[in-house]
Amino acid sequence: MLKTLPDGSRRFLTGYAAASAALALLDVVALGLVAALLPGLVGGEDVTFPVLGNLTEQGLVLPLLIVICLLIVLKGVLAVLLLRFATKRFARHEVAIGDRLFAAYLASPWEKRLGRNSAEIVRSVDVGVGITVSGVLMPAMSLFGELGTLAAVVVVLFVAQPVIAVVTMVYLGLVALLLAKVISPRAVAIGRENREWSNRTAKTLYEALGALKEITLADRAGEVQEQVHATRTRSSYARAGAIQISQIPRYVLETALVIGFALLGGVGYLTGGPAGAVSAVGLFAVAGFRLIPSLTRMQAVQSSVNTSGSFARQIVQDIRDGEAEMARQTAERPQHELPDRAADIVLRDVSFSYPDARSPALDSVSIRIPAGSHVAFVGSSGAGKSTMVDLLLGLLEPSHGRIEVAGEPLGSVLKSWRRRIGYVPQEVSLFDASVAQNVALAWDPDKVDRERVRTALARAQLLETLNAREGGIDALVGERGLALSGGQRQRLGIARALYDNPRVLVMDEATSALDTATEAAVTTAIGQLHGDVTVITVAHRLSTIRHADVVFFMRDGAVAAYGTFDEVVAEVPDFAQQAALAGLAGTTEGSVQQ
Ligand SMILES: Nc1ncnc2c1ncn2[C@@H]1O[C@H](COP(=O)(O)OP(=O)(O)OP(=O)(O)O)[C@@H](O)[C@H]1O
Repeated sequence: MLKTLPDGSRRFLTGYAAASAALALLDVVALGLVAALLPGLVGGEDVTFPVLGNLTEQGLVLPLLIVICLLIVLKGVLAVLLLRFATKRFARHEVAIGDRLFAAYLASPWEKRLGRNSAEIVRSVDVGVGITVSGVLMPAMSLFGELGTLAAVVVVLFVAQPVIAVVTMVYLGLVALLLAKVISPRAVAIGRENREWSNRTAKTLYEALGALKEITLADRAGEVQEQVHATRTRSSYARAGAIQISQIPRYVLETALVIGFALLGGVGYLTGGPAGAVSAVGLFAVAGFRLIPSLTRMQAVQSSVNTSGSFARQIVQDIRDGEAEMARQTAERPQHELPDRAADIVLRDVSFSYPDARSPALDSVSIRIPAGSHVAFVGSSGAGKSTMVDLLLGLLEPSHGRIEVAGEPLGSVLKSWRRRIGYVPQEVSLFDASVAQNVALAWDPDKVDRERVRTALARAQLLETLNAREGGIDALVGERGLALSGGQRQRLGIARALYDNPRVLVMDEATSALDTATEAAVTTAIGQLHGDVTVITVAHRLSTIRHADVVFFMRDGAVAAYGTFDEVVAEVPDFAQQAALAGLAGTTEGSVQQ
């Protein structure tokens, strides 16, 4: 995990560990001195210290007691200051890990992102990172303070009574080993269960909220509740188990302390008679007073690390994978800039298979999309149109063959290529902000160029409608754009794609929710881009692509025919039938009958 932290963190963590250990040491020294002074104070005996000599005679007992008290106060103040400083630094670590994780997700290849559930990613980046820092990093670092205490007590014990010290250490070591063997595996399992079921709960909630309308109408609210109840029950029980397991060591150690009295008393008796028994028990009591809480906290740290480790491991792995991928991309492909005009796109023998798919989604496609032209991909559902679009967008990489833009392999101009693309997906995703922010895809309102927003909205035939609404382009669109109609959302998506003056406009079923008149107006506005912008359309509604320069008809992942609309109609009976059903001219009777 240390490798995922910002520069200088190791220095901070080492310093923090050393400071915690030093404070613990200070604590033990102060308490040790009190213990040494007490018999003299209580029994009225002279207090003698090595080097210092007889303190009572020198009148140093009271000043020393005051110094010790001041030391204890100083330790408390320093501990609070250290805590304050450290928690702020840990918060910075949390932010840094979250940033790197999110960047890693954003950089990971599209196929990998398709395989991950968004709810899981949201939980990892937010809750998971928090748990990683507060459940693993912070507790693990507090371990050094405990180790400091442990070391100090052990030294004192060894100096005072070596035999008793050895027996104490062996005995407490065995207790700790027992706890580690019994408790730790259980804590790890509980941690994994907690992560898995809380992720599932989040996923079910996201999915249920997304389909709330259908769920209400289909009267499935009860079923959803049951589902959420079932997953929540598992995660709540796992969390309860985690609390329980973190408390058990305390009781075990307390019991061990009592048994330890008997054991050490016995050993003391055997080695030094009744006086030996008393002093052994006394020593064990003093040591236990510091050791047991310290061991309990160490055990709690171990429990916390075990239960939260599952999140941490996943996060560190995701960061490593994402960053390795980023490094691979940069190393393998030095990026070139594309010229600022539309360029030919050429596919050479391109095939693509989704992971674990039995047959390829695209199979040996070789086509040319001329610069500034309007091309359309048509074909039945599942023919491979959206896969083709994702390959053209550079989101997917061909499993075989290559894609070239302006004569360069797509991989080596990818950054520049993506900046030149305007993309309108089948489902436009809007965020809960103003129309203008959604068009500019800007979370910060100051970064919105309002003039460009207006121009883009006008081309997408939405400006007039918006101007007639309260708030105009500053009106909020609501969660997921629910304050807009389906057609308005689509037009907003088109405006978003046009906002950056793209050189390539890719529209995947982008006008399916528009009425005929609006669709015609949008098509005309986009037609005006002809020559400057390459327009790539995927459409089931054939009126949209009636005037495309080239229509590619896809079937089973291959381009079965291409040419103008009328040429494809003449060549492909299925397509001719669809055109006839859509009432489009150019359909030949013969081909329909075939
Ligand atoms: N993420 C994925 N994982 C596995 N297979 C996929 C994935 N996405 C699509 N496919 C499969 O790849 C094939 C092509 O799908 P694609 O979405 O490209 O078709 P399409 O022509 O765009 O269909 P539609 O018109 O219904 O949107 C289909 O058989 C589909 O099941």
